[in-house]
Amino acid sequence: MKQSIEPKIVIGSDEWCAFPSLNIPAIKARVDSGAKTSSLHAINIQPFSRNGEAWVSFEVHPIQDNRKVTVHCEAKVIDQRIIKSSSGDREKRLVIRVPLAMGEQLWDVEVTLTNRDSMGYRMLLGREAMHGRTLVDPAGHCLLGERLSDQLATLYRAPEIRTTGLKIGLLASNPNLYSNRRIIEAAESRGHEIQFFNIKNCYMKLDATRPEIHYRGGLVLNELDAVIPRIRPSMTFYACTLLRQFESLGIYCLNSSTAIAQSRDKLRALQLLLDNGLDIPTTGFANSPLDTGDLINMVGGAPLIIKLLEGTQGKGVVLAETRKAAESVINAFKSLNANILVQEFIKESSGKDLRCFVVDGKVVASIQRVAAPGEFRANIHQGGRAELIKITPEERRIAIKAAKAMDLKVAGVDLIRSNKGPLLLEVNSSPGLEGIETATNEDIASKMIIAIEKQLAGKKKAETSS
Ligand SMILES: Nc1ncnc2c1ncn2[C@@H]1O[C@H](COP(=O)(O)OP(=O)(O)OP(=O)(O)O)[C@@H](O)[C@H]1O
Ligand SMILES: [Mg+2]
Ligand SMILES: [Mg+2]
Repeated sequence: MKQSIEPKIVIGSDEWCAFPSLNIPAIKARVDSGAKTSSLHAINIQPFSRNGEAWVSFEVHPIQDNRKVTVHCEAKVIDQRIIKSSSGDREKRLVIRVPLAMGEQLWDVEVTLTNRDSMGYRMLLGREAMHGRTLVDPAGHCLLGERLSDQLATLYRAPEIRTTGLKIGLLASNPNLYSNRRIIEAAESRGHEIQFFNIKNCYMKLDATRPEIHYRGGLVLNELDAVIPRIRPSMTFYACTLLRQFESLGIYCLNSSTAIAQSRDKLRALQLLLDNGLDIPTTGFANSPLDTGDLINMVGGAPLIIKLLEGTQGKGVVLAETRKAAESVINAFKSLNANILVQEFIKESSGKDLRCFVVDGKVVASIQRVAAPGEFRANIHQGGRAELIKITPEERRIAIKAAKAMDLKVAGVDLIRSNKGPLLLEVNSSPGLEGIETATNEDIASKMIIAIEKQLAGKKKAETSS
């Protein structure tokens, strides 16, 4: 049998090792020559596809008895195996192949991912991975060296977050809007330089070697660290092109062009939400007025809601109380070539909806909006008022999942409470701050800036370690 040219290292019954490609600088392994395969105790194991290949993302708590330190990992999946654990249970596990560092040596090993967190050791080193590399002295412990708790603390110190000195651009249309004023104030108070740029006055050079973004008057915007897009619906198309240009220059956009484009397309957004297992009121969409009758049946008949796809602030949302009214409204909109969708009317919501403000995967504030008397639309612009509300854990989970489904870092998620449980109405990519900050007293603007700081700190760390 082919032997490694390196001398074999003598290891004890447990040893410190590291997985450099997974950003795990230290993890204590139980050495178990009775086990064939090695395993890593991982949580949130999520398979995904990257460039047509099977990958997996997972989290590891690398330190025993410590759930605070979490490392996010990604690796290519090389196999799936049925593994019989020491308790005799059979479990299907994903297998990855990654470099393992022990002592002075580094070699590739196959590791299965499992979430048996009850185990004391976060890793099991099996004989396949040890083959030709190690000799085991069962009486020994950490023969390659101990890791003291302060060493571990240094290795796993939270990435240093840059809190000052970023150059941020606010891409919007009106610097005097409450939301924009608050974002500028929050960025400045956290020590950043922020400048307002009117989207209309930005223009760009598409060029393979020297792409550029200019501002009217000749200022070049290539040097920004991040931009915050706040886009009114009429500017969506131009603004998304502009954001793509920022993205290709490597400038971080708090809400990407793709995320904004897909959330602005109401039907696409609803389809994406459904694809991600989220519930919406039953919705119909048709091209021809000839199908109006059946379209109405599809959503359960009158009363029903008709929405203009381009509407916002509740302006294009109509309640048709009878079938006749629904037919006339649908056909009238159609004759004007307006794009509409029809939707089951959730009567039991009684003119109320929930707005959950999500930043970086967390609901940072939520309010209930209550429609004015005699009105079914809860929009503030339609006379609705904001009330404080405690959302349920399920609603919180749905709001976070919806923002994630749309890939939005910042999202205003609108939910409605129905007899079937919470339903999603829409996910807004430039949600307003005024109503919700005033009602809840939360500093949402600062949370948006912190999301940028975290993102750029993470990126900086990745750059220095690669
Ligand atoms: N299917 C429905 N059943 C009952 N009420 C509804 C339904 N759809 C919408 N509404 C009410 O109408 C309001 C406006 O609808 P929606 O949020 O879809 O439109 P919008 O014009 O995009 O508003 P926004 O300004 O939030 O973007 C909702 O906040 C809700 O109160
Ligand atoms: Mg909307
Ligand atoms: Mg809405």
